Amino acid sequence: MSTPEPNADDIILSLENVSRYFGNIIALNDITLRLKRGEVHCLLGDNGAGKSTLIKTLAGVYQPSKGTYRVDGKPVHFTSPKDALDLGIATVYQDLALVPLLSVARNFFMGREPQKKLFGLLNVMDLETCASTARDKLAEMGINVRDPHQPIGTMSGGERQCLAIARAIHFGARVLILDEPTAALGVKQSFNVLKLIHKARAKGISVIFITHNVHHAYPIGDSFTLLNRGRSLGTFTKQTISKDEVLDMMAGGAEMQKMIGELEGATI
Ligand SMILES: Nc1ncnc2c1ncn2[C@@H]1O[C@H](COP(=O)(O)OP(=O)(O)OP(=O)(O)O)[C@@H](O)[C@H]1O
Repeated sequence: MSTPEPNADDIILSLENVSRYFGNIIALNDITLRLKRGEVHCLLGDNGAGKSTLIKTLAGVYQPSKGTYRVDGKPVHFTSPKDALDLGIATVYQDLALVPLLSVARNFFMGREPQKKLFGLLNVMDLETCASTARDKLAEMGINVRDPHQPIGTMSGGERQCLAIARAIHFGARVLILDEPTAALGVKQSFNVLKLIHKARAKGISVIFITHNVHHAYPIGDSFTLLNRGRSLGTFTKQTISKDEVLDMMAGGAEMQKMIGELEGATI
């Protein structure tokens, strides 16, 4: 049922037999993951499966204890998230790295605001360019902001998630790693985030979408890697696995059936 080997040139980023240890704890055990150019690759796993460790390894926060991390076919040894960003690998974490009291426009640029000269002498932030660029770039991604000067705290959770993704794309992401982007959202807002992922893929951006929600992953995903207790249960393309099979693997399949059987037989 596992997917055939993809062509090496089609792979933008890969982990080959990567393990990550924390003392005696094996957070990742011999993981192989290959992200194809322009695909949405869903990484699914329950609590403690190793998703955060994997994201942080891809993002340059952690180094693999074993194995090889490759970008564009070449081995990389990131020592910080900046190294990953320099190669266009951007991670949007659940906290989104937004400042609630700053405006939508300032949050969009966040330290990279364009400058202008005041009285031909002093360098100051060009807030009007910030506002118009933020409004235009967000509109391109289907997010309409009434007033880019409004504090970001006035936006909904889904809008803020979309802003963080649009910002990463504007600043040159080739690979977007999205850490549970729909976890805290309702149905409509999750749908908007999924639409944005679809738009990112249409722009040629490769996406790793981390989630434990198969219902969100399956409609948007091209391929799926399932993590369980630090191990990969395999990578499957949409053509090779059904949504029910993914759900079954996530739920632990036989393991879950055994627990249900025990519960049904228990006297409480
Ligand atoms: N810095 C660390 N030091 C020690 N153990 C760690 C560290 N980070 C993660 N672990 C352990 O590695 C395993 C995988 O954790 P990880 O946070 O990557 O899983 P996860 O899939 O993101 O879980 P969750 O969905 O609950 O956040 C867990 O057993 C965890 O306790």
